[in-house]
Amino acid sequence: MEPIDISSSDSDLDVEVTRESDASHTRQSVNVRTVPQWANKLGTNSRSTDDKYFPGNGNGGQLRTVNSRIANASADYEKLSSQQALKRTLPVSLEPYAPSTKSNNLVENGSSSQIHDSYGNSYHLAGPSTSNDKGYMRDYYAKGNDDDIMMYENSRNRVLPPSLMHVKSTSLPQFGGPSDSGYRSAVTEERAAETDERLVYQAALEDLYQPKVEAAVPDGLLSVPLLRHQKIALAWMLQKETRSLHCLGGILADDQGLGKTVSVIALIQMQRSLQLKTKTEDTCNHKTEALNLDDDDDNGGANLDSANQTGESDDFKPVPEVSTSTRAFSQRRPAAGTLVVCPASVLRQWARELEDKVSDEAKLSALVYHGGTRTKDPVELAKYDVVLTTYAIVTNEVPKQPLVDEDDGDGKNGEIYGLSSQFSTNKKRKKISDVSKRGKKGRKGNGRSCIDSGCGPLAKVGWFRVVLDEAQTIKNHRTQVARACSSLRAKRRWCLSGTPIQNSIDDLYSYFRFLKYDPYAVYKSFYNTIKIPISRNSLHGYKKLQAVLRAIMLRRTKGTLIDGEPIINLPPKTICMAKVDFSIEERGFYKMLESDSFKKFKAYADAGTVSQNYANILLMLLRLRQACDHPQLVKEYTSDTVGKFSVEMARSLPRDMLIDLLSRLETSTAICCACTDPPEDPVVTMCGHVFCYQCVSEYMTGDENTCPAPRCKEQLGDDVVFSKITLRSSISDDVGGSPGNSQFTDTSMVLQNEFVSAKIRAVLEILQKQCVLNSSISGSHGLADSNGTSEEGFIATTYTTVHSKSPTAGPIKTIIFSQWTRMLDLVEFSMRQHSIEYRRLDGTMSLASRDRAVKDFNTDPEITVMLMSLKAGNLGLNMVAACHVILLDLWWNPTTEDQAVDRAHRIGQTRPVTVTRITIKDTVEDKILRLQEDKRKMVASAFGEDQGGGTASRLTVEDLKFLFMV
Ligand SMILES: Nc1ncnc2c1ncn2[C@@H]1O[C@H](COP(=O)(O)OP(=O)(O)OP(=O)(O)O)[C@@H](O)[C@H]1O
Repeated sequence: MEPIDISSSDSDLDVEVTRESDASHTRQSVNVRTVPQWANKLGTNSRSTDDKYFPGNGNGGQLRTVNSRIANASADYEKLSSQQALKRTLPVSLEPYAPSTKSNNLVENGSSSQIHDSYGNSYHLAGPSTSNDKGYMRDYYAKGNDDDIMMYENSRNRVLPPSLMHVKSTSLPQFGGPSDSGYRSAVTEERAAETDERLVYQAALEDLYQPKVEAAVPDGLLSVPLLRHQKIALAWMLQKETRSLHCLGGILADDQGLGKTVSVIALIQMQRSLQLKTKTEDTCNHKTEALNLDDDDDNGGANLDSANQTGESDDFKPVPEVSTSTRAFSQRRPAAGTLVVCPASVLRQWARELEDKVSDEAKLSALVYHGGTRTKDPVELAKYDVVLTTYAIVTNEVPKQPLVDEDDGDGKNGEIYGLSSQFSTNKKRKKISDVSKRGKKGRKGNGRSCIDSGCGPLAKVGWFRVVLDEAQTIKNHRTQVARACSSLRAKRRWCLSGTPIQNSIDDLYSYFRFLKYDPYAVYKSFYNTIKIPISRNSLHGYKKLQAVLRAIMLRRTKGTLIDGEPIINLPPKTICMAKVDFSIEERGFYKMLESDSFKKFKAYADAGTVSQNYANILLMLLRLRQACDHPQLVKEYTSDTVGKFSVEMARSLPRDMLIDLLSRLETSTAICCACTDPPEDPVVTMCGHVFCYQCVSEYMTGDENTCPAPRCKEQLGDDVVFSKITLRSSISDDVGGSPGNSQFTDTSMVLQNEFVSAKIRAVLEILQKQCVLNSSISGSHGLADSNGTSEEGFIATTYTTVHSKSPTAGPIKTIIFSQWTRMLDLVEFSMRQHSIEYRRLDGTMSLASRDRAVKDFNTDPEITVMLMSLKAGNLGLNMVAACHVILLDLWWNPTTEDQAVDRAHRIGQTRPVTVTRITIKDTVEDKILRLQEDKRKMVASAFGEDQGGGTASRLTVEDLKFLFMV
C-alpha cells in the first residue's frame, strides 16, 4: 500500500465542526467578566472474562473451531505479533476444545454438533442447523459454490488463510541495521497494523460463527423481560467486554427505538451481579482478573491511548467490580462505575429508564452529573454504579488529546454538506506526523497536567465502563467533544447509535479512535486499510469495511429477521413524499433569489474562486432552503432574542470591541461554530465566535459552560452572547436598532409573518384532516380558523397522505420538525390562529421546560401537536403518543431525519406511523433529496444492508480471506 503523507493535510475551514445537542439552563445573573485578550488587539482577527461466563458449548466451541487452528500455528503467529498484540490476553478459545458446562446465564439457540478438524481437535458447533441444513450444506459444497451461504454455516469446512497459519517472510523483523531507524519504525508500524488486522479477521470470524447466542438475565435484576434481540445484544456485549481481541467494548448500532438503553442497563446489571457473585465465590480469582483488566486498559490503544495522554498509568489501578460495595480505589485516581454520556435532552430519560427498568431489589445507584451545583469531588463520583452526564460537560472537564491524526484532505465540510471536496478551503491544520512519538511524549506531560491542573472530576476517575449514547455526536474526530470523549479513562467503551455513519466513512474513524480499535484507531491505518480499498474497488472495499465493523459492531434494523421472524412487531411506518407547489407569489420570490444565487455562483466560477467562497455559497444555499419553507425566513431578524443581560453587558463594553464583534457577525463568511451551517438568528460570543442562537443555547448549561469553538474555553452565559441588534443599538445608542437586510425588507406580502406559505398551508391541511378524525373520536368539532368558522380554501396540493386509521388509542398526534426556530415561530402563529393545542421544544429552552413539553404532549389528549426543532429534538426522546410525523425541511444527511422520525416509531408504538416529508417542487430541495439518496446508498454499502435496512449481502469466509489476507 502506498504511504500517505499525513503532514500534507488539506482539510477545510479552521472551524471545528461540532454538533452538540446539549441543552441549556441559562443563567440569570450577570457575571463580572474580563474582556478577552483578542479584544485588546483589535484588528488582528485572532480566534482566539470472563471466559467463565462464556463456557457455552455452542459458542465457545465455535470459536475454538477457528482459534485452535491458530493455536497449531501459534508459535509462528506469536512470533509475528507486535508487542502490542502480545500484551493482549488470549481467549480461552485458543485452547483445544474440552466439553464444558453451559453457563446458567446463557441461553443458546439452535442445535449444536461436534466436528473434528484437520488437526485432530474436536469442536462443538452451534447454530440453527437442522438435518435439512446439513443436507443443503453438503449439496452446496458438492457444487463448489459457497458464496451465498451464510458464513457460520459453510465455514466449518474451510481452512484458515495461509497468513494465519504461517509467518509471512515480509512480516519478520528485517531491519537494515541500527542506523535504519526510520525504516525500522515504518516496518514496525506496518507489522503492528498487519497483526492487528489479523485479530480483526479472527473477531470477524468469531462473530460470524455465533449469530444467535442469547444471554438470560437472572430473575430479580430487571423489572421488564428483555426482548429476544436484546438478549442477543446482551450476550454479544458481555462477550465483547470480556473476550475481545482488540478493544473491550464496541458499537451497538441497532435502529432507533429498538431498546439500546435497556440492553445497556441489562449489561450493567449482569456484570455487576456476575462480579459480585464471583467475588463471593473466589477472591483469589478476582485478583488475577484485576490484573488482566489493568493490562487491557493500557493495551487498548497502544498508539493513541488516551490514558497515556491524560493521566499517568501508574495512577490508574481500577478493579473489575462495578459494585460500589466492592470497588477499590487507587491512591490518586478513584475507580468508578459506568459513565453514560448523552445529549442533555435525554439525560432525564436515561435516569427514568434506570429507575423504571431495574427491579426494586437490585436498584443501581445513579447520579445525574449535571448543572452548576454538581459535585467537584471525584471520590463522590466513584460511589455510584452509574453516572449520567452530557457531552458538553465531558468536553469541559476532560483534557483533549492533541489532534494527532491528519485527514487526507478530502474536505470535511464538503462532506458534511454533500458538496465536493473542491469546496475545501482550510489549509490550517496542525501537522504532527509521528503519532507514536507523540503518544509517548503525551504520557507524562498531559498526565501530570490532568492530575494537577484542575481538570474536572470526570477526568480524575478511572471508569469501569464509558457508554456514549447517541455516539454520532463524536462523529467528527477533530471536534473537542470527540477528543474529550477519547481521553476518558475506561476499561470498556461503548458507542450507542442508530445512525453511526451520517456523512461519510470518516465518521467511523472517530468511534474507532474512542474504542481504541487497532489498527484503525490511527488515521493513517484507517486511511490505508479502509478508505483506500473503497476508493480502488468500492465493492470489495465496502465488504472489507463490513468485516472490520462486524468485529466490533452489532446492528439490527427494524427490518431484521431472527429465524424468519421480525425482530420486533412494530406497526408499519409509511413515508409519504408530499411535493407541494409554491403559490404564485412565493414562486416569484424564489425565482428572484435563485437567479441572484446562480449569478453569484457563476461569477465565482468564472473567477476561479468557488472554493474561497465556500461560506458564501453555503449562505446562498441556506437562503434557498429557507425560502422553500417561508420567504419570511430569508429576511434578517428584526427582533432581539438574547435578552437584557446581554444588552446590559454590551453597553458596558468599549465601542471598538462592539464594532469588532459586529463585524464578525456581519461577515458573509460567518458559519455557526456548532452546526456549521450559516447561522440562523446569528449571535456572537464575547470571545468572538459566531453561532446560531439555538446552537449556542445548547451549550449554556450552567456556570461551567464553555465556548465549543476550537481552542476556546471562554465561559458562556446570557450576558456574553450578542445579537446584531444588541450590538448595533449599543454602538449607535439607537435602542430600536437598525433595519435588517435591505435586500429583503420590501413590503411584499410574502415577507409578512401573517403570510401562510405553501408548506404551512400543507401542514394545516393535514392537521385539519386529523382534526376531523379526532373529533369523530371525541365528538368535538373540526379545525376552526381564527374566526371560529370551519377552515376552507387551502390551495389544493398534489400529494396524498396515508393517515393512520386506528383511533382506538386516543387522538392522532403529530410531531412537526423544522431545523429553523423561526419556521417553528411561523407554524406556531398558524396553530394559534386555528386554536390548535400544541407544545414546542427547541434548543433555547431549559431542560426542565423541554421535559415538561414532552410530558404534556405524551399525556394530555388535548395537545395534539408538538413543534420540534430538528437540532434539539431528534435524539433519544420517546414520543410514542404521536403516530404522525411531519418533516418541514430537509437536512443534509437523511439519518438526522430518520432519528427524528423514530421518536414516534419505536417500542411502545401501537399504531401505524405516517411520516410526511413536505418538499417544494422544482427547487433546491429536489437536489438535496438526491444527495440524501447518495448518502443512504453509502451507509447501506458500509453496513451491507439493502435500502430497506435488511441485509443485502453477507460476508463469506472467502470474502474475509480475500479482504484481510493481502
Ligand atoms: N424489554 C423492554 N421492555 C419494555 N420496554 C422496553 C424494552 N426495551 C425497550 N423498551 C422501551 O422502548 C422504548 C425505546 O427504547 P430505547 O430508548 O432504549 O431505544 P434506543 O434504541 O435507545 O433508541 P434511540 O436510538 O432513539 O435512543 C423505550 O420507551 C423503552 O423503555
